[in-house]
Amino acid sequence: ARLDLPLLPPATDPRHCDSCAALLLLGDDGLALQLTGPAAPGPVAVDFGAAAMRHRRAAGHNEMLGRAVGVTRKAGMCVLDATAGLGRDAFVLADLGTRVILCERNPVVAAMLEAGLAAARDSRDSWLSTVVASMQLHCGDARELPADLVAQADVIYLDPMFPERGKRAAVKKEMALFQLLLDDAAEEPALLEWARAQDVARVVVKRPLKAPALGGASPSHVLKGRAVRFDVYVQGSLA
Ligand SMILES: C[S@@+](CC[C@H](N)C(=O)[O-])C[C@H]1O[C@@H](n2cnc3c(N)ncnc32)[C@H](O)[C@@H]1O
Repeated sequence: ARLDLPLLPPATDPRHCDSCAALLLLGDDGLALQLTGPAAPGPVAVDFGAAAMRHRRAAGHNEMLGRAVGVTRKAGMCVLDATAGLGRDAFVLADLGTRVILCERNPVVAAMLEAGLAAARDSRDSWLSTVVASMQLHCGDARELPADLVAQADVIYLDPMFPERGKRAAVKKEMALFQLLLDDAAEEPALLEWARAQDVARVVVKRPLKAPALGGASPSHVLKGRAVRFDVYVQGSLA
């Protein structure tokens, strides 16, 4: 009702449903989004306790994001993740010790994120509940956030790109779903312009490795990984 979506009978089979392109599944373990059709891949949900999140942490894949944002330089820093999506980068930043304000404008994605945060908050895993305690979600366009909230941020983080490139089944599954929900990519340079006009020490943009800089704006420096890079726009000191 909150999302103003039609409610289908609980037994609706996503493979044999032709009245809509995707189903939002409400189950005991939260919300999941699933494409419909005979060859549709499985559902996607926000699960911060998933093995992939733990692996990413254990394998040290989170360090570059932390360095791009400048996490080690200021204790108790606050990051505004203005394109929160499924919240994975925000969770990583919170796990690295920052307070994170998440903003997501797609109401379905925001609802999934809200459900994932609630599940982690209520989980018996004290690591999960502690990390999500420093994450605060707002639904709406980041450019319309109240000024006093934006003023709390030391850094604005942007990851406007969906889908991430990749051949793994999990990535393909998300690609298919997000192509359906995709926002207007033409607005991305305007989002960077907005972020750079805020009083923050830096703006960090996640980009596909070989893509041009967003809106052609040259970053102060770039950190490159295997599939993605972070363009860092330094505007002040984090100290
Ligand atoms: C690539 S996803 C972010 C993925 C995220 N970094 C993660 O780790 O899951 C981009 C998201 O930004 C959202 N978005 C795009 N422009 C926005 C804006 N102006 N304000 C808030 N959210 C926005 C889109 O709806 C989409 O869900």
